[in-house]
Amino acid sequence: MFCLIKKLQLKTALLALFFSLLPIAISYLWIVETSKQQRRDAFHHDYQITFKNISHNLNAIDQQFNLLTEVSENCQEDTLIALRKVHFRISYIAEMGIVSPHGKLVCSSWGKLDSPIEVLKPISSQVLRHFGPLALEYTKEPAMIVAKTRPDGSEINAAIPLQVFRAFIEGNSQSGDIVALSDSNNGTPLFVSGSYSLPLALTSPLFPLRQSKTSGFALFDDGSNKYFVSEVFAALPGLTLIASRPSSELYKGVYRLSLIQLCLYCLLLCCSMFLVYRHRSQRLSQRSRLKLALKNHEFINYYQEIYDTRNKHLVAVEALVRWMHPVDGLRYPDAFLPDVDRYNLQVALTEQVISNLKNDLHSLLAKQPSLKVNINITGQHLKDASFINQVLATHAEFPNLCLEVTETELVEIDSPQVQQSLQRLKQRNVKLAIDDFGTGYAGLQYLQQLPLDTLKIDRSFVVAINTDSPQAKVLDGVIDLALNLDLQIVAEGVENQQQADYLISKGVYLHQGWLYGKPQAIKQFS
Ligand SMILES: Nc1nc2c(ncn2[C@@H]2O[C@H](COP(=O)(O)O[C@H]3[C@@H](O)[C@H](n4cnc5c(=O)[nH]c(N)nc54)O[C@@H]3COP(=O)(O)O)[C@@H](O)[C@H]2O)c(=O)[nH]1
Repeated sequence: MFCLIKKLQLKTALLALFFSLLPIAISYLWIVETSKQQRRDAFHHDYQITFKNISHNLNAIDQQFNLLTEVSENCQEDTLIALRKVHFRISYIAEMGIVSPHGKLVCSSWGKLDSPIEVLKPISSQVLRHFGPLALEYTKEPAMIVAKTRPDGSEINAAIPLQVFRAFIEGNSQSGDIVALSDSNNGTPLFVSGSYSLPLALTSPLFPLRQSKTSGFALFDDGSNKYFVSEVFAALPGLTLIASRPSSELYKGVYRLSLIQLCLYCLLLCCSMFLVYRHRSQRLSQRSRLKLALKNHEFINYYQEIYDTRNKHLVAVEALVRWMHPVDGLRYPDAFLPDVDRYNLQVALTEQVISNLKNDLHSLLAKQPSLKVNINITGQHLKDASFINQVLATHAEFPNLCLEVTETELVEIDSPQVQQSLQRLKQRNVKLAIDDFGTGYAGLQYLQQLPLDTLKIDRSFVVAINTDSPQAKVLDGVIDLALNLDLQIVAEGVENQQQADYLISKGVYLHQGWLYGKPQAIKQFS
């Protein structure tokens, strides 16, 4: 990450980082909130399964009760058969009963009661109601009574063992959950799974619960904060299903999970920032990219040493430009010089090379005070009067500046601008070298017309030394020519001792090449 930021322009990276902090914070909160909502939804889902299950059974009981509205309360055989049919249809009903309008339990699905039992008088209501829990006469099992008043004022009821409700409820709850069947009016639990505790402070009014579904957080009387859901059964409005889960259980692991998601998100963000940056820089035209690189001073100088082999003294260096690309790293001239030429940015580039040189000069001269420095120029530079002014100003400060003009680049030597520039340079005694000599067609013409001091033999001739290549024979001719014209000769691209020995035997003493050192940044140049 650090490397990446270092590579990207620092300003852009910092800005991007700053502006991504806000979305990161928002997304963290969003992730946490979404995860919490998912947990609540899952809890609601479990609750709904239980609720629907009980609702379904209450509806079934209600329907069966409706079938018994016409059945006589005399507990004759037809009444008993009708009661027992319901009993068998709904297998978990422990007992069916009929209560007379005067409040006497007169008939049971088990048989006629010899002496009717005194119970509550049926109230006039068309919906189901409940009583209990109470212990059943025959089985002594705790059961809840579900009852309905018939149009004739008598009541039909069914006893449902609490065990049945336990089976309904416990299938869909987790340990730590509390599920209770409570009285809708006052919250009194009729049946509880888990250790029930009453809600003390509520986010919404809980009782009476008749109207609607309620959910939210509440402080319960066991001191813990719990999420609860409650809903009244439509078929039995006096009964409510309440379920609650402690917040600590409900949101367990949410923050850790969100943190992992956030880290992944940050990683994704960094990758996309990087891709966007890359895409943006690739989208820019090569011209804009080069201009931006010039503006951002992304071009740096490397220096390659030139040695006098007679005394092994360092006499000069050649400044070779490199592009320190913010994403791709170090780029070599071959990768960008063709575009620099195409978009007429040669002069601007060399101005940066000169500016770099001025900054590096102190370190260079510390190594060798009389060091000469060669910089590369093209015909285009010689047509630009303001560039020549800059060269002359630099030369005034540093007289050991030498300009290397490549033979293949100087095509318009006869143009008045080029001639004028050459004249001005000569007057001020600025040294001029012809680079890559022998690679073009105009070598001899340049030798005649240019005020040259140095001829640099191209690497292709040096490579040919000790080979059968025709270049090897041309090399001797080039050396003779230069010596006859009294020019200083520098051999480029000297890579091994055989080449060096051969050149020395021919009177070429100034050598540049990997045998002596590769181009290096100013930091390594000591
Ligand atoms: N107009 C400008 N042209 C420039 C500038 N800086 C460089 N250049 C030209 O780019 C060409 C490639 O340069 P570079 O990749 O830096 O290669 C130079 C040396 O690294 C390489 N060299 C030197 N010694 C050896 C060697 O022993 N073996 C080997 N295989 N390569 C070697 O040669 C290049 C130096 O060439 P020259 O300039 O002809 O002396 C190249 O044409 C540069 O001129 C710039 O600022 N402006």
